Amino acid sequence: MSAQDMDIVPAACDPTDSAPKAVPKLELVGVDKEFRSRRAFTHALADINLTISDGEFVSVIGRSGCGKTTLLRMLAGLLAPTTGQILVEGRSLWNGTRVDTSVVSQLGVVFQDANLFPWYSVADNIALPLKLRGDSKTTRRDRAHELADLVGLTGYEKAYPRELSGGMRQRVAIARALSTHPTLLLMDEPFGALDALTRERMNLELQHITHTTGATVVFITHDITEAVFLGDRVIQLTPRPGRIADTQPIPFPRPRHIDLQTEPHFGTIARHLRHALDGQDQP
Ligand SMILES: Nc1ncnc2c1ncn2[C@@H]1O[C@H](COP(=O)(O)OP(=O)(O)OP(=O)(O)O)[C@@H](O)[C@H]1O
Repeated sequence: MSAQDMDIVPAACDPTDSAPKAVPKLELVGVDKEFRSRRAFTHALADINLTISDGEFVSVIGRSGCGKTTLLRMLAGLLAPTTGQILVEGRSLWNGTRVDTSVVSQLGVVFQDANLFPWYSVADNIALPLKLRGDSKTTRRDRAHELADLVGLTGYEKAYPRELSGGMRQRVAIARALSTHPTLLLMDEPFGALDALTRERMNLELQHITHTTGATVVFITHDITEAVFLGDRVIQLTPRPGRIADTQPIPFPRPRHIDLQTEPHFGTIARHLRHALDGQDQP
């Protein structure tokens, strides 16, 4: 049966049915997040249960304010869940409000803003995490060159962020996130500020990078086309408090060419997800 012949898996499908017996790369069990202050209470996320296999690329979509960034910040060790467990290869990321730094060291994080240091060159920005952990100058230089090559920035190692385009700056941010050989890459709207053509190109680059590194990816985006093009699965969150509303497997083989986006089956899946999001408007 070709990918074209396969039906869209209905919203109620259980992604864990076919999960391998090995310890999952990432597991969220009953994760809940509340923000409380004297003036306000916000229930951001409710009962998130999710199992992600090694090497899987999971896109997360949902309405503005549904808790996507909160989810990513919890996975990145920046924000403690109120209740529930986050396990990376079976090891708990959080112990109450304390994060296990040895688990965090397996993670690479990329945000919408590249957050580069303007006074550091491309190579120095890429190698900054290695400098912070005390790696030698030679190790840093070699790794920076290797990663500049991987993200298509060979020849720009000595350039400064002000001399780069937005897409190039995001490539540096991705390279920096990969510098410590993370096995889990967390990305929050990394291409959200880029123009459509650059974004398309970055989608192809990211596919190449994840294929080369074998990293598992959690990718947050507002863009349904991007979510489907990149993902092995698309997770859709409900409006606040964010819960998992729909899990959509994406059946297309890799490597995926950009022309895939114009194929009818791709359009059908993207439309299904868009209608599901639109349906959230209804009372
Ligand atoms: N530190 C915080 N303190 C209090 N409330 C917060 C905090 N961080 C997020 N929130 C609230 O939690 C909810 C979810 O926010 P979050 O930024 O995770 O949503 P999002 O889905 O990423 O939104 P967007 O798509 O617009 O970026 C929002 O109501 C937000 O106001």
